[in-house]
Amino acid sequence: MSERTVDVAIIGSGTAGLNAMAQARKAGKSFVLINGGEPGTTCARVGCMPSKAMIQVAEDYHRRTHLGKYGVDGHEAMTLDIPEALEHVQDLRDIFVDRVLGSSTDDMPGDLFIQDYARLLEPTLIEVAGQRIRADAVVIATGSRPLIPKPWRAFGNRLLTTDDVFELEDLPESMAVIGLGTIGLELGQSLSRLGVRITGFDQMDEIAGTQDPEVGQSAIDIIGKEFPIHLGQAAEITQEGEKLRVSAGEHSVLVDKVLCSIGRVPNVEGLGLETLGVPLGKQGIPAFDSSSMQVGDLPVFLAGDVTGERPLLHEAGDEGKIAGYNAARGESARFRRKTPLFINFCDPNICAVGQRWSELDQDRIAVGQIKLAPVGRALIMGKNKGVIRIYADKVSGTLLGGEMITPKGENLAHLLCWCIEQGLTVGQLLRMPFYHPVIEEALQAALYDAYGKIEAKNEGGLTELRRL
Ligand SMILES: Cc1cc2nc3c(=O)[nH]c(=O)nc-3n(C[C@H](O)[C@H](O)[C@H](O)COP(=O)(O)OP(=O)(O)OC[C@H]3O[C@@H](n4cnc5c(N)ncnc54)[C@H](O)[C@@H]3O)c2cc1C
Ligand SMILES: NC(=O)c1ccc[n+]([C@@H]2O[C@H](COP(=O)([O-])OP(=O)(O)OC[C@H]3O[C@@H](n4cnc5c(N)ncnc54)[C@H](O)[C@@H]3O)[C@@H](O)[C@H]2O)c1
Repeated sequence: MSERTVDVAIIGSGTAGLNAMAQARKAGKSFVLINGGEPGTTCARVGCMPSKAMIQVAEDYHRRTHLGKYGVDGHEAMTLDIPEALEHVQDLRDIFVDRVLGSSTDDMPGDLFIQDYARLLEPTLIEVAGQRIRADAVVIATGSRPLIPKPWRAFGNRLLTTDDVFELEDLPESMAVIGLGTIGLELGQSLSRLGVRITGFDQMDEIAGTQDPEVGQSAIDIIGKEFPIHLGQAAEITQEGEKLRVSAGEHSVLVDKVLCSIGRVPNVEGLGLETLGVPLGKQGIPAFDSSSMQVGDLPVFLAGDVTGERPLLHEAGDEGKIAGYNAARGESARFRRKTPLFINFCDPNICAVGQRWSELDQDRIAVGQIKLAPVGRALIMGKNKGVIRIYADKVSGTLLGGEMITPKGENLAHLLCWCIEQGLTVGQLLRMPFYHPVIEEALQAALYDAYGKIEAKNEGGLTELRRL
C-alpha cells in the first residue's frame, strides 16, 4: 500500500474541517482533506439552511391566520401546494450546497481531497481509499448524525430524521415528533403550520432545552396551543398495520410517520480513535482541551460536532480555526471561547445567552423580566407573546446571561450576547439609545426591571444620560 506524507490531514469536510483547511493553506502547509459520505456540509445539506427555508415557508403561510384581523379578504381560501413548497426548500438547499462546494472542494485535485472514510492506524497514520497518509498533525472533524435507537430502525421509511425529511416530495397527514429539543421544535412547528397533524413528545418536562422556569413555562404554553405536546415520559413506538403508534405514559397517538429528533451522536465508529492510546469517554470521544482543541499532548485535534460539546455552526467554525491553526503550526495555542449563544428559530424564537439558569448562583444575581404582552411593537406585529429574562450580577450590574421566548429573539439574543462579550453592565446598556417603537424596547424594559434590583447605580443624576 502506498504511503505519503503531509503536514496536516483533516478528516471531515464539514464546516469545522473546511475552516481547519483554510488555516493549513494560510500557513503554507501541505495538507489533505478527507471526507466520507456526501460532501457539502451538514449545515447546507440537512441542517441549518434547509430547516430555515422550511421555517420561512411555514411562517409565511401561517401568517394568513392573522390577515382576517385587519380585513384582508380571501385568506381563508388560501391553500398551499405542498410538493411545490417542498421543492422550493430543496431548491434553496441545493443553492447553499452548490455554494459551499463551489467555494471549497469543487476544484480540488483528488490527491488533496479524498472522498472516502478515513481510519487511524496510529495517531498520525491514516488509511483511506487504499493508501496510507502520514501527517505531522491530524484534525478530526467528522461531525455527527441523528440518533436512532436500534429497535426503531425496523420502522424503515416511516421513521424520519433530518437526513430524509428534506428529501420528501409530499407530506403525510399525521406525524409524531419524538424529542422536542431544537430540531423537534423547529421542524415540528413548521410541519404543523404546513398542515401536518403533529403530536409532540419529550421525556423531559421542558421543551427546546429551556432552563429558566418562566421561559420554559411560557414556551410550553405558546407551543402547546399550536399542537399537542406530551412531556415527562420517554416515547415508545409500535407498529399497527401501515401506521405507527407512539405512546408515552397514558398518551398515545396513531400516525403515518414519526420524526425522530432525540439528539445526535458523534461519527467515530471505525475511525480508530482507540489507536490514540488515551481513554475514550462515553460516546467514544477522547478528552480534549476546548481552548486548543488538542487531545492530550498528541498532534491530534478535534473540531465541530464530533466533540459533542457545542454542536452549532459558528462554534464548529471557531473550533476548525483553532484546530487548524495549531495543527499547521505545531502549536497548542489556547484561545478564549466566545459567549455562548443559542437560538431556536421556532416562532417565537427561543434563545439562551451567556450563563445558563443552572450555572448561576441565585443569591448573587438580579433577574430582569418583561412579558411581551404589553410591548407596543410586538402587539402591532400580532406577536405579543413570550417573556424575556436577563441575569446580572446583583452588586455590580454586570450582565451574565439571559433566556427568552420572544419575536425577533434571534436579534435580541445577539445584542445581549455582544454586550456580555464587552463586559457591559445593565446601567451602561440603559445609556444606549433605544428607538421607538422597536422590539428592543422589550429588552430595555427587562433591563430597567433588573436595574431596580442592582446595587450599582449610574452616576450624574439621570440613569439614561451621562453628565457632560
Ligand atoms: C436539522 C439541523 C438544523 C441545524 N440548524 C442549525 C442552526 O440553525 N444554527 C446552527 O448554528 N447550527 C445548526 N445546526 C448544527 C450545525 O449544522 C452543525 O453544528 C454543523 O454543521 C457541524 O459541522 P461539522 O463540521 O462539525 O460537521 P459536518 O458538517 O457534519 O461534517 C462532518 C463531515 O465528516 C464526514 N465524515 C464522517 N466520518 C468520517 C470519516 N471516518 N472519514 C472521513 N469523513 C467522515 C461526514 O460525512 C461529514 O461530511 C443544525 C443541525 C441540524 C441537523
Ligand atoms: N437552531 C439551531 O441552532 C439548531 C437547530 C437544529 C439543530 N441544532 C443542533 O442539532 C443538535 C441536535 O438537535 P436535536 O433536537 O436532535 O437534539 P436536542 O438534544 O436538542 O433534543 C433532543 C430531545 O429529545 C428528547 N428525547 C430523547 N430521547 C427521547 C425519547 N425516547 N422520548 C422522548 N423524548 C426524548 C430529549 O429530552 C431532548 O429534549 C442540537 O444540539 C443543536 O445543537 C441546532
